Amino acid sequence: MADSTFTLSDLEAIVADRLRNGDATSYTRKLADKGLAKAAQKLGEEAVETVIAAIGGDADAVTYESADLLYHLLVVLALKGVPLEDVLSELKRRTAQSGLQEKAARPAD
Ligand SMILES: N=c1c2ncn([C@@H]3O[C@H](COP(=O)(O)OP(=O)(O)OP(=O)(O)O)[C@@H](O)[C@H]3O)c2ncn1[C@@H]1O[C@H](COP(=O)(O)O)[C@@H](O)[C@H]1O
Repeated sequence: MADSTFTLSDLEAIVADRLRNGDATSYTRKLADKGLAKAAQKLGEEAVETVIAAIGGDADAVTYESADLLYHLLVVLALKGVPLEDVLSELKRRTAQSGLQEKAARPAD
């Protein structure tokens, strides 16, 4: 049964604390010390592992890889100085329209 009292915002706060106060026992601190590019690379690896789990794995594998993915996304957001709240606000803004309407309104590449 999921712990509905634990949110991504709680994990964001833990990550922020480790970035400020983490010592050699902290994976977050060690990853941050390797730089943003390394953290972003790890995020990409976790995304690929989630895709592989989605295609060939069971629900437990998807759950496990998704947890790795979300944690690494929060680390990258923190290193970029982007609050999770900004991402949630963008998602909330998009609820006013369908995904296809949102896609049509995007600026051209
Ligand atoms: N949710 C996570 C979390 N998910 C995944 N990971 C770590 O992410 C790493 C991913 O595994 P990989 O095998 O791909 O990477 P690796 O071989 O360890 O690392 P590289 O050598 O490839 O850089 C593992 O070391 C995991 O432990 C996490 N590390 C930390 N957290 C959370 O962050 C909190 C703070 O952690 P610390 O910073 O370690 O105190 C923890 O209490 C957790 O809540």
